[in-house]
Amino acid sequence: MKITVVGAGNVGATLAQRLIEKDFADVALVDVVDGIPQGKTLDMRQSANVIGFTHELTGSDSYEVTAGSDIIVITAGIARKPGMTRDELIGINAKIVREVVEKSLALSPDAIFIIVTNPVDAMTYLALKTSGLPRERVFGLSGVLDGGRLAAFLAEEYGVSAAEVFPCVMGEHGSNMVVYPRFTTVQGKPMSDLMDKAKQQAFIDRCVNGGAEIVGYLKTGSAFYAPSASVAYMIDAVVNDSGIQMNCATYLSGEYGLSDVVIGVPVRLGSGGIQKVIELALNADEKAALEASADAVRKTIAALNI
Ligand SMILES: NC(=O)c1ccc[n+]([C@@H]2O[C@H](COP(=O)([O-])OP(=O)(O)OC[C@H]3O[C@@H](n4cnc5c(N)ncnc54)[C@H](O)[C@@H]3O)[C@@H](O)[C@H]2O)c1
Ligand SMILES: O=C(O)C[C@H](O)C(=O)O
Repeated sequence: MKITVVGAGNVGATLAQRLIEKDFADVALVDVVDGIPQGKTLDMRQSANVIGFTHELTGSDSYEVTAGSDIIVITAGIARKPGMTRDELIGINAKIVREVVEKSLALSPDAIFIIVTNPVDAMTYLALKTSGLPRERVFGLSGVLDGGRLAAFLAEEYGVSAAEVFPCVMGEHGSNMVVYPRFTTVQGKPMSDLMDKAKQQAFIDRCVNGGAEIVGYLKTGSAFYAPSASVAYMIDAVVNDSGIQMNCATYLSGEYGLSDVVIGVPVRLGSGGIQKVIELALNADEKAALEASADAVRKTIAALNI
């Protein structure tokens, strides 16, 4: 098993560290800036004796080291700064994602692609169209991270473990993301039964602004610890064929009445990538919210002119 991470910045390098420490695959880390992937992987390799990993970890500015990868994660691109939306990154990041897909697919024709670069729903759509791969093999990071944030906030509020919260955040990974209180549970109780509408809305607002809250603190970039942990969790499901249900940026072909758009929905992840898109029984208001979110992503996708 071989996993390539393209982009050796905050998310990419932290992800490479998480993956090599799992010791279930060789890892290649690639960046356009010569020296950074080499230096970071050399540094990580020098922890092998104390961490105990045995797989190969390689860093390079050349795609040769990625050949024959089973999974390719794209984190290459720019991150937003305070006051910016993710959509403002599209001009620069679309060029980068297109180039990365073409170069890496040429050397790893059987790979599964996991897209992280923002705006992630449109970038996943772009990667899918550029690669011509089936949707099972091209999906993006969204709901695992957004749900992780909601779980953290609810766990803190109710004094429970975050593992006892099952969050449900779908739609765009952006200001139109949709939090579903009826499908989010804390120790088995739906969030919609635990609190009144005003309190629900406060949690929803904090979740929707979760990325911006971190950007506001960091000033020079965006979140990377929870994002890299979320991608590692997605990869774990694929590598170990766990079939775990999680929300990912996924191309829809009629599910939820939506087609030819990428938004976050629950999927079963396992070997081969997306094994099933899961359709929750949404009520009319919940469905309308998802449709509005998909419409917002369609506008971003239209800017790609593909
Ligand atoms: N989908 C999500 O939930 C999510 C979460 C966190 C970050 N992100 C996004 O992931 C991206 C990366 O975030 P980061 O914090 O790691 O940024 P970063 O600036 O720390 O790292 C980005 C890296 O990409 C590299 N790069 C740029 N162009 C490249 C190219 N053509 N080929 C290879 N490498 C290239 C840069 O040199 C840099 O090292 C951003 O777009 C960010 O918005 C998305
Ligand atoms: O907020 C960002 O721009 C990065 C990422 O999408 C996040 O949600 O942390």
